[in-house]
Amino acid sequence: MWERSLVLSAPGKVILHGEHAVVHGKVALAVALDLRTFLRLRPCGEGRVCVRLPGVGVVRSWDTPRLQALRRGFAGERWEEEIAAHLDTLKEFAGIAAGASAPESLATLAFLYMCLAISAKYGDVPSVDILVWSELPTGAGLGSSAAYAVCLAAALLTACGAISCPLKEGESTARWTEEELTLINSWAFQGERVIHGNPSGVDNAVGTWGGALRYQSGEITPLKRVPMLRILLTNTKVPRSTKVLVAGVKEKILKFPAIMNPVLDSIDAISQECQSVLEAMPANPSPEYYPVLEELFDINQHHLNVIGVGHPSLDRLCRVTASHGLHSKLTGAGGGGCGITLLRPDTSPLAVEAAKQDLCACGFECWETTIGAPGVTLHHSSSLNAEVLHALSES
Ligand SMILES: Nc1ncnc2c1ncn2[C@@H]1O[C@H](COP(=O)(O)OP(=O)(O)O)[C@@H](O)[C@H]1O
Ligand SMILES: C[C@@](O)(CCOP(=O)(O)O)CC(=O)O
Ligand SMILES: [Mg+2]
Repeated sequence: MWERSLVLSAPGKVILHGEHAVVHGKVALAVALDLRTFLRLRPCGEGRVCVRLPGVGVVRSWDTPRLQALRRGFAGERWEEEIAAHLDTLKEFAGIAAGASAPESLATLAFLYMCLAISAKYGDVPSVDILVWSELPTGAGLGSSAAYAVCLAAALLTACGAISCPLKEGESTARWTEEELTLINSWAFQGERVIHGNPSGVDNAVGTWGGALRYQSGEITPLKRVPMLRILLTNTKVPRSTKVLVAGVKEKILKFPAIMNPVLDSIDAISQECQSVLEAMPANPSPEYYPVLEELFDINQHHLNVIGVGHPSLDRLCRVTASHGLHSKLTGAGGGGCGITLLRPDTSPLAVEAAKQDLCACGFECWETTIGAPGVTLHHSSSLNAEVLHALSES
């Protein structure tokens, strides 16, 4: 019987460069965002697993004996290889239509898949009640799917005893060991596979480790030195699905390999150039470093349009910020969602305010953000702000 209550969280992310190209083995640079997804786990009446996902309107619960029977129906331990077949069975079990791709369907499937696959490997997940609440907009390019998957992986692995619960009496926050983080990351990747189809793994890596990192084909390298970057984040509020956009890029590459592959190579070179510039910058950089970073944003934004993940709302975002002398690009999967605008250390508060006003007049939402937040973290309730406490105390 699970007796403790615990709260944990994982950050969203911003991809500076390399979105989509990273799915095809190129380099991406990504940083953790100061917006997080929170998960509360607490004991539940004997024999049930309950899950509440207010962000996507899901309230479900299942008898643990039914979940165990379902798990036993899946032969062997080849969960990773058999994901497509298992998902069909899980859809039937949860009453989700075959082709469903609505947020609530994907979130429920990711939960069931991770819960059963983790139980199959490490022992039953006990009777628990799980509530997930997020500060991140869903489906906007800020890695809400990965933050969700990282939180689920950490909570389920802790509940079934595969990893420790490192929060000690008197501590306000705690993190897991490197080895445990590696396990959390690998299971979060499986959750991302359910939601994205073919994820690169960069988002779950940032959600797990936090900070700023370079990611290529599963290799995660923390950036040596990252200056204080000021970034304006703008949400166009145009909905889109990462799964659909990633599939569209693949189709384009297959259709026009000789045209698209050089574009991906160029995006790779942009990420590498940006990494060199960032690592050469002092902690509080002077404005002279910025023209190169700005130009890299502009070039990459054009490339992302070429590979088919732009959107008129994102073009508008870039035009509006350009009229204030600022440079922007989409971030994440594109097709709507969010864009990032680089602010120089000497960009005046008045100029930022004027740009924000024009962006809001387009119906967009924007805010200045700090980057490099910590990765997946366990919390004592004393470390949570009033809004999070309120959201987690609901129902
Ligand atoms: N707070 C949340 N609770 C439950 N599911 C979530 C939550 N946030 C994201 N998701 C899942 O992630 C999906 C969005 O992922 P995606 O299209 O990759 O966009 P992004 O990761 O950029 O936000 C949603 O459809 C939903 O299934
Ligand atoms: C487009 C991609 O590079 C990032 C997707 O990020 P998001 O789901 O839009 O936050 C896909 C991936 O790396 O798995
Ligand atoms: Mg995502």
